[in-house]
Amino acid sequence: MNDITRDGNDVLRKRADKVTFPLSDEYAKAAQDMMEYLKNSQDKKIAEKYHLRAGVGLAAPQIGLSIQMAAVLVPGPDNTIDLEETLVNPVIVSQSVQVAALEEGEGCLSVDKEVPGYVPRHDRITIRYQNLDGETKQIKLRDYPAIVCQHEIDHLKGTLFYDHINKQNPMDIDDNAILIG
Ligand SMILES: O=CN(O)C[C@@H](CC1CCCC1)C(=O)N1NCCC[C@H]1C(=O)Nc1ccccn1
Ligand code: NI
Repeated sequence: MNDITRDGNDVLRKRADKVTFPLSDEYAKAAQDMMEYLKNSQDKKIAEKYHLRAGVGLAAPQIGLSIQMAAVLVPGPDNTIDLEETLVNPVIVSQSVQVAALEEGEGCLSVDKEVPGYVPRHDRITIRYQNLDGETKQIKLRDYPAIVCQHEIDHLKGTLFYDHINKQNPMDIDDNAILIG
């Protein structure tokens, strides 16, 4: 799983294809591999041993598969897990006017360079998706988990985080934006 596609590879700029069910063995394995990557990358010992960059999300285009599937593994406080899910064909069905951004800006496992600046996103979103069993789910997210899922859903549309950064003034953001630390 060390072969994460890097910015410049066309697959990161394509709109990924919808996934049909039942999942092919290939896609089911890809989903498993992506979640396993996230778990390993968040395990200090394993991450160090295999030189993995810790990640909280991974979208299929980042492993070269242009399909609408992303794994998210968002840690909460005290080694809890805020969100662990594989999002298939995710759609944001509603979103807050309220803007939020990570105080530290964003990075991406597919973008090796630092790109400073606020990435304005919606603070609260409702997403509808199918899980690995093909069941349709609808969940409401806010703050960090919402930011992570927006970052992943962007990947499925060929958007990268820095596309959202204000070119003239990267630190420019809505006055009442919520900055998430
Ligand atoms: O598309 C998916 N990606 O590109 C992996 C990204 C996804 C996040 C970036 C901003 C929102 C979602 C990712 O996880 N990172 N970005 C680059 C290096 C750091 C790493 C990260 O934030 N790690 C992390 C954070 C908290 C706890 C543990 N690890
Ligand atoms: Ni990314």
